[in-house]
Amino acid sequence: MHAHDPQPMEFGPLGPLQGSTRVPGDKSISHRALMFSALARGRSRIQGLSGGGDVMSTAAAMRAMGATIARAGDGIWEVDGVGTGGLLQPAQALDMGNSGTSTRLLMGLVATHSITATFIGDASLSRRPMNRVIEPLSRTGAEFTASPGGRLPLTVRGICPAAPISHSLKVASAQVKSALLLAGLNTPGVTRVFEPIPTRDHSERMLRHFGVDIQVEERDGGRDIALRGEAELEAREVQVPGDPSSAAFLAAAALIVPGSEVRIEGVSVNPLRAGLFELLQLMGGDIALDNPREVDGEPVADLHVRHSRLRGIQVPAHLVPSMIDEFPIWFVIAAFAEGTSRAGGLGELRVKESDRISAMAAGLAEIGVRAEESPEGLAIEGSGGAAVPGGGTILSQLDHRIAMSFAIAGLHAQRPVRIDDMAPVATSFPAFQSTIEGLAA
Ligand SMILES: O=C(O)C1=C[C@@H](OP(=O)(O)O)[C@@H](O)[C@H](O)C1
Ligand SMILES: C=C(OP(=O)(O)O)C(=O)O
Repeated sequence: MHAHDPQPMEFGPLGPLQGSTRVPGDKSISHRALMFSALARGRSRIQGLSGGGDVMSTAAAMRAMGATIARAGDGIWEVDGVGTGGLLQPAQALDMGNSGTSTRLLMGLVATHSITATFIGDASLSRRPMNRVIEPLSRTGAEFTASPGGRLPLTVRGICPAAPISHSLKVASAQVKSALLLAGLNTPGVTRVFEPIPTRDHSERMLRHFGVDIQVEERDGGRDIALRGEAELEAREVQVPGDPSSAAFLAAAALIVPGSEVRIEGVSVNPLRAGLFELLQLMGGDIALDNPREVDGEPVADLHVRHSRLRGIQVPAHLVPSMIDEFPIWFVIAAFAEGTSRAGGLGELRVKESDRISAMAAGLAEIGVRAEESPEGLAIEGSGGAAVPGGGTILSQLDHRIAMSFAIAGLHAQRPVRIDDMAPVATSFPAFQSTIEGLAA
């Protein structure tokens, strides 16, 4: 059902990258903007929504459950919500495509409505673990029937009224946290989540923007979150900032291609998302966060990045959660630094769209970069700024971030790097190639 024609493509040097550009709306914030406005009463207006495939999977699911979602212009969407408790029984299985965030957050929403929904997805999503949400959500009284190993396809039989739950996260995961908070919206009483390690807090910030009573307190280095249920969300205007996880690829290109200087405007620099930029500064990268401001409760800045001599580094453990999706492109950046770079504590990377540790180790070997894989990490030997050998073919494995990371490596390689399939890039950054070409022109 999800088979697509592979789009093989070669990436070689294009010369220095120069000029200003923008990136798509933040994917995490876009999912939440659609879900919360679809749940609010009245008409919300979203500006800067990501047009990527993952966010469109969320839009299709919210429509299938009763919301009206219409595109009113470039990146502008209008959503008529159903009101908390008002989700309708979907007529067919909800197709989540490649999107883990859509799946796990919507499982939380469905769990506390009187509806039953089946979730399906592509081959990558169908390998990803869902027990991390099934187990805590089962305590609401909802029932789950999953494929072996807690995988898709799976069916959620929601319950209303549900029981409020109190849960301490076992893995640092904003998706699990958000699934439980979303389940709490249509539940009497207070839903509580404790996260020992803080993760991206877009759900908390945006629920507050939609008028929900949500309290966050710091405790023992983590966060206690309490959400008052039977919440009425009020329709809102939401402006979605640029996606730092997409900007990361352009920043990487500017850092490694000699002579480059690039500005990326209006990027989210939420401290729980901006770990990569801090790490690159520690490595000697010339990255400035200009014109800092706040947009609808989210910190935003313009990134100014220049080609830099980078020093290898051991990634400080406290930065890992705030750059969890940026490790594939960071491994590529490390391949151009001086000396060896190392990162550990990355077990979660093995359960993303691909096993990102082994996919990156295999790809780096393919382009002539020495890298050593360990159960939870990777060590990369850098070229000291010289072009890497390149050549070879990278298997993108239905993982947009693997495809984009090696495309960037090709921009400073002795021989072009071939990617077997660039189609997955459309899940988060459909204009990736044209944006790079625009900066090189
Ligand atoms: O909540 C979110 O929007 C996301 C949380 C992270 O996943 P985990 O919760 O599995 O760490 C991240 O990798 C994903 O791309 C988006
Ligand atoms: C892990 C990612 O997304 P998701 O979990 O939503 O599939 C990602 O975009 O890197």
